[in-house]
Amino acid sequence: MPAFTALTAFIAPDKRKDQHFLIDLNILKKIVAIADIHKDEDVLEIGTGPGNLTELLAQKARHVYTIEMDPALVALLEEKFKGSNVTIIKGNALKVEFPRFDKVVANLPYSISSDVTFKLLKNNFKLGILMYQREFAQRMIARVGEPDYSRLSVDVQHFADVEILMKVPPQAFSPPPEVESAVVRVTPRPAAYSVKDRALFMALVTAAFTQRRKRLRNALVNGAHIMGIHGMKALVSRLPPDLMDKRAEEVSPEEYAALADRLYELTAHERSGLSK
Ligand SMILES: C[S@@+](CC[C@H](N)C(=O)[O-])C[C@H]1O[C@@H](n2cnc3c(N)ncnc32)[C@H](O)[C@@H]1O
Repeated sequence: MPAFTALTAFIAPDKRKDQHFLIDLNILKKIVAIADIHKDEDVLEIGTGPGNLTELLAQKARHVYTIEMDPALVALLEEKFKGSNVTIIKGNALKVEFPRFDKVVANLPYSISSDVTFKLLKNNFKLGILMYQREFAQRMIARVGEPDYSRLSVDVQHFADVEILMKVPPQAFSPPPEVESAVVRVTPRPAAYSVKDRALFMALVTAAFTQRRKRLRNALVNGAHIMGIHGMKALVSRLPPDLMDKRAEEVSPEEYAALADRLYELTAHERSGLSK
């Protein structure tokens, strides 16, 4: 019997805390194998739970840093991993400072999927093997024109290559979640297209998808506050009309990047009082 089942037996998972523990040993092993961890690599885990995944990661990695918010779990984990190559970081993954890490491997708390992914992507790391709710994973990987193409697709794909590696059924967890899950490989890389102002680019994408059924011309005027731009009505007439006729889901990441750069130039001129 694997050691982790012993600890799982002590713990009553609390669904309100996103506690769905992965108990299928085959899937746990597959996740660790895919992560291809070497002895000179440090691994970050988010949401330790009973330490089932942690234990397998620790066998491969130089060091495992694992973040857990539930104090009752932390007390058990500190005992379990005493004197090992595992450091338990107590706290909310959205608030604590991440240590330096080479790879991140986690069965994420789904309620923080989006925020924690963007927090991760601000770090410099080689690879992420991350479990998400299946629908969320599909939005991460969707391409322009596909039904799941969304703000998340554009933003995540700006920072990384993303790929669904396997679907995971609810029965692999205890207690089973109501949703299917999927393991995603996240490989950070420089963006395929450059942007002059990343914050403006992301705000533009948010504004567009906030009103995804509207043509961009209207979505951008209505969402001008998201970008912090005044006089948007006049500005949209100076943006490419073919793009302004499209809806958010029809615009590719490269086109958003070009639009954001154009807006940056137009607003920079206005700010400095120069006219074109
Ligand atoms: C889906 S469980 C995964 C547990 C374990 N790694 C596994 O694979 O079975 C998510 C874990 O994250 C913890 N958690 C939830 N929200 C968190 C947060 N904001 N920061 C850190 N841990 C969190 C929960 O207490 C739970 O133990």
